[in-house]
Amino acid sequence: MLTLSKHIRQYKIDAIITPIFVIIEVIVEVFIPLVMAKLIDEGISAGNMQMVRQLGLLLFGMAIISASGGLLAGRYSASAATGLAKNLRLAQFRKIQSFTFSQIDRFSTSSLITRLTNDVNNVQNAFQTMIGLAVRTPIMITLALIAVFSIHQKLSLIFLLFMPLLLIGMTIIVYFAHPMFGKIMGWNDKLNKQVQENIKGIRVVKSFVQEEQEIDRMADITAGLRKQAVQAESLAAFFNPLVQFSLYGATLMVAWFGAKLVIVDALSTGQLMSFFAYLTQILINLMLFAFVFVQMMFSQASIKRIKEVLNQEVELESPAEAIKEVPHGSIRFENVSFGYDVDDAKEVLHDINLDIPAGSTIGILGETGSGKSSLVQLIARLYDVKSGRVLVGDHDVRDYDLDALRNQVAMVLQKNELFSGTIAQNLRWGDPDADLETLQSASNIAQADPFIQKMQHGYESVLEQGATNLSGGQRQRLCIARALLKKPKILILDDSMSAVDTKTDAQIRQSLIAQANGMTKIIIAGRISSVLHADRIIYLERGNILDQGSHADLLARCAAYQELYASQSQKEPTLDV
Ligand SMILES: Nc1ncnc2c1ncn2[C@@H]1O[C@H](COP(=O)(O)OP(=O)(O)OP(=O)(O)O)[C@@H](O)[C@H]1O
Repeated sequence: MLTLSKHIRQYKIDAIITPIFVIIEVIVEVFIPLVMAKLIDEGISAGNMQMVRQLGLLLFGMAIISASGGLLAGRYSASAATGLAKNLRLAQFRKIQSFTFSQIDRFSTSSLITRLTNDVNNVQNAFQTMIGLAVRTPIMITLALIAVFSIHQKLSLIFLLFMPLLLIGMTIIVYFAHPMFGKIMGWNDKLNKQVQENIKGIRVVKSFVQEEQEIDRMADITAGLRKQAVQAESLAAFFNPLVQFSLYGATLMVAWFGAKLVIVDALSTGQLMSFFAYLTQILINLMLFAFVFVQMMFSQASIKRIKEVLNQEVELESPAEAIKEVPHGSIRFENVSFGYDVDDAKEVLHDINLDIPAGSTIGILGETGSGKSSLVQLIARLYDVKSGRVLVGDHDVRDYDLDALRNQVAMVLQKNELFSGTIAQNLRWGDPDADLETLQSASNIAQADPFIQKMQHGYESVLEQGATNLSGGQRQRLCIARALLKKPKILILDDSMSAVDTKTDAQIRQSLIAQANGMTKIIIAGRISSVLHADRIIYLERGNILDQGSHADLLARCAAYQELYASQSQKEPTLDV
């Protein structure tokens, strides 16, 4: 909890005030049985109505103070705990925004979602308990013990018999149950992953008739989670019988010895009654203490998982004296090698050397898995090279302010993501200040304007989550328009036209050439027709540049290119544009 202290700072007044109200509530509550004993012995038994009235009024006042303390403690503890939860969620979310793709992959999306939701909920509940119940129970138990000792020392020794028994039992349970709660969190991750994957990919699940298999997988995960939870809860369930055995044992003994003391007048009836009242208070508070223990165990596992996110080193950062302006769109790769796992020797790109002048159009071809996407992601510094360097506008990408670099290197990724909202809102990710005319002009280049105009509300049409109400090709065209709105110096289209027909593909390329002068364009494609008129085509093979040159050059000398051309010419006899 100490490590989370900075996230509670904003709500420290609430967090400090809560225990104060708890202490007021407890102190008053502890005195109530003593006043009751006095009322019975000196008021009721002695027939002193004046005393009954006075002490009755006092008891009423005490009850009001105690209840108000409880009420205010509840209000402020809720405010502090929900405040902590809010800050923890925000801090994790902010941290995740700085994650590299590798870090996201390492955690997995579903695990990150669990850490922002379930784990924060656990910590919120535990914190509320910690500043409320965890303060209340030990104070209550201690004060009640002092009270019973002040009434009758020997009789109170009964409590001291049972307390060590309880403490030892609790320690053993916590020792064994603690790792189990960590495992439950792991199962929660699996559960979230299954739900997330299945619901996101429900169309694929249905089209491949995988419903039953998915249900089976879900059943296995829920059964696994249940088994682990039952194991942990079964252990934690020993708490209550342990507490009850100790306290009921103590009650019996107090009744037995207390009755004898009353008979020989060593203890008054009122005192014995207050003894029982304290016994109940101790019983309830010990049980609550057990609950505090279980909740703390749960939160320990969650705190560890939240800390894993918050303590992640920022792997990609802007340097101290960062360059804020990308002067032009030239790109140079100098002896670049790259692999996704920094600790692994396995490389995806090997010793790449490449010189791309500003304003040129470059096509990249190569078999699937040859490293095309990996190559272009280094330009926007989505990953860092393993060795060598990548220069944009004649500066190492590591010398740039990350935002400045990424604002000038617009990437339309293979996996296009659009967000729920209107088409205009989505397009304005590229330029928040763009007016309708600007949106239309970018959409015209991307060949998106015609289909947008046909939609009932045009640019104000609402996209469902994941833009499922658009076709794959329409989504791709919107993503291209969005990237163009950034007016970048470098535009990278990573297989971004795979879902548009060859005619539209050609139209987009034509309008890009006509309107986007000065912008360096890199087009990764599967179809030769998409890169046919590029200034240069780069052919990648297993992380190496196999060859590069114009279409005519490659057709004349590169066997792999010839083969690809031959296979595609059969399917696409007319390669227009
Ligand atoms: N996030 C990742 N983590 C680990 N390995 C990856 C990751 N992305 C890609 N790879 C691996 O890197 C290699 C190159 O992948 P890359 O996506 O760059 O190829 P590509 O030529 O763009 O393929 P495709 O044409 O299928 O998109 C592949 O072996 C792939 O398995």
